[in-house]
Amino acid sequence: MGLLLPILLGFLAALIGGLYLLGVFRQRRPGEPPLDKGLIPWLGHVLEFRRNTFKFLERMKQKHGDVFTVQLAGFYVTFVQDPQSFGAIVKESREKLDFNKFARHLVRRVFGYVFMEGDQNILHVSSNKHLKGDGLRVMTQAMMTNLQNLMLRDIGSASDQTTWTEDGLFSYSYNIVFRAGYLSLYGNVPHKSEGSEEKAINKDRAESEALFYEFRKYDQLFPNLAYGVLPPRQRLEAERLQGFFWNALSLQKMKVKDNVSRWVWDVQQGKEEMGMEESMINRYMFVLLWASQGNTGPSSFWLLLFLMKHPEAMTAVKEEVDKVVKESGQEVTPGGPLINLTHEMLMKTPILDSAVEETLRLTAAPLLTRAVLQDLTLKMADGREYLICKGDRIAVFPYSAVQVDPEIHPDPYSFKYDRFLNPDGSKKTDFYKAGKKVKYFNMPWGAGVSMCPGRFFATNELKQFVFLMLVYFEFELKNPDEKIPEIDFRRWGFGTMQPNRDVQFRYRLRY
Ligand code: HEM
Repeated sequence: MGLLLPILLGFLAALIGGLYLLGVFRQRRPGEPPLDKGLIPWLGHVLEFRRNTFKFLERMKQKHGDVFTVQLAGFYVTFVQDPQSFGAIVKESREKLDFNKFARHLVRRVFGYVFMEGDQNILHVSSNKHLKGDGLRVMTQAMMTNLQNLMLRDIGSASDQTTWTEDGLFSYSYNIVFRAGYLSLYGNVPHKSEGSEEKAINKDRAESEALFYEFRKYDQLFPNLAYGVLPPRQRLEAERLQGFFWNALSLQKMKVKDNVSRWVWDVQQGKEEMGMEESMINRYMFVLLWASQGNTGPSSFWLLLFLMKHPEAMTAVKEEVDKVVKESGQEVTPGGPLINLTHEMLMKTPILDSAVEETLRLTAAPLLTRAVLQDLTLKMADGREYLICKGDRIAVFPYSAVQVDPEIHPDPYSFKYDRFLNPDGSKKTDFYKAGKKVKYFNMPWGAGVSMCPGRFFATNELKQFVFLMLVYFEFELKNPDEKIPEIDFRRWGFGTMQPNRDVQFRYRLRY
């Protein structure tokens, strides 16, 4: 008996400690948002959340209103789904709400990259220099050259140009935009080493094709990898793919390339100067490839598909594109020089801009998450206040909170190419909810500290791709009556959504 009591007490203490860790005792305290822990200890709602984030959050919103805390795999996450209150989160000081802590955790798990103190700053400095202003012009020019090399290489050749080529629209768009984007950022095979420009371009084409093939495999594993639920065999495959990319994008490989973008170059150099190991820098190159190439391809697919399914939108965009080419004094002629589509020309397309913004409204669905570093009071726009605990997380899912809110965007699931245009043709930025102007009316790029630094380049890439398709190709859906596919629900929260099936189309050169 003498021994039994301490063992029993020890067991009880361990049990209570365990249950505490599983979150069993956490209760909503006065002033806190409604708490919904779900039925399964520790896991909480994570299975339903993962199955369909959008549907789950809509259910919670109906049950609790626009602010609620849910338990997700051991974390307590407070969702704020009132767009008028986003400013309070976006502008909260970094001492209280931290993006990096959450991002580092994810990047480490998914890409094996371990951050060093201060290294996020390198990305910010390089992005400010090279993904905006003059740097953006240089990048846009590189993208143009690479798109033309991939899309129009056979132009003017003797091959039968009237033959239609059939392909999946998703495969085609993702393939072209990924490869051109990759070559623009990570450089080309030097002409010198290959003996001729033609041979170097062919090598770029073959290498980028192989890279895309592997990238798509990783892309498909990504949602489960990010949630940490890959079965062992797929985990091994993910590790193999990581190794492939660390090697393909390594510093050593990059050093013998031409035209490596200053954006990538400065990040590499900054990290080398910090004393980071080469193998870790190589890993980061894969992080950047992922961030820069994972969304633009799928977005270009949706944009083309929406245009093809909405003839009035296609006509308006085509007229605008033709006008811009004409005003630049260039002409597309059979066998003639390729048009030089400059950054300046891309700045004169308000209709295409609106179509791009509308496409992203319907298909970009990031989940924006911040770690709560100190207890804080969340002040909502309507005066409500909520206490949020240190150690929890705050999240915003703009897709459901704003992008498909029928009050802000009437008939929200329809594609309206001119939704972001004023009657006078200028960019529309006035959107309202309950009579009040909404500042964050579309958030495909996120907001605040973690807002996508590549957004200007990404927009140009999408526009360049559509421009070239419209100027140089005839294209049509194989089955014009085919419905727009559903989105793949497993990817909510990871950026641009992908379709759950491809759509067949055919294309051929106009000239
Ligand atoms: C349609 C295309 C794109 C979409 C929808 C998109 C969207 C986003 C979003 C929502 C985030 C923030 C994620 C968060 O807050 O957790 C982000 C981050 C990022 N994006 Fe993009 N992006 C696109 C294209 C690009 C391109 C082309 C580049 C680079 C050339 C790029 C580079 C990055 C980087 C480096 C980050 C991480 C920023 C940081 O850690 O501070 N993105 N993107």
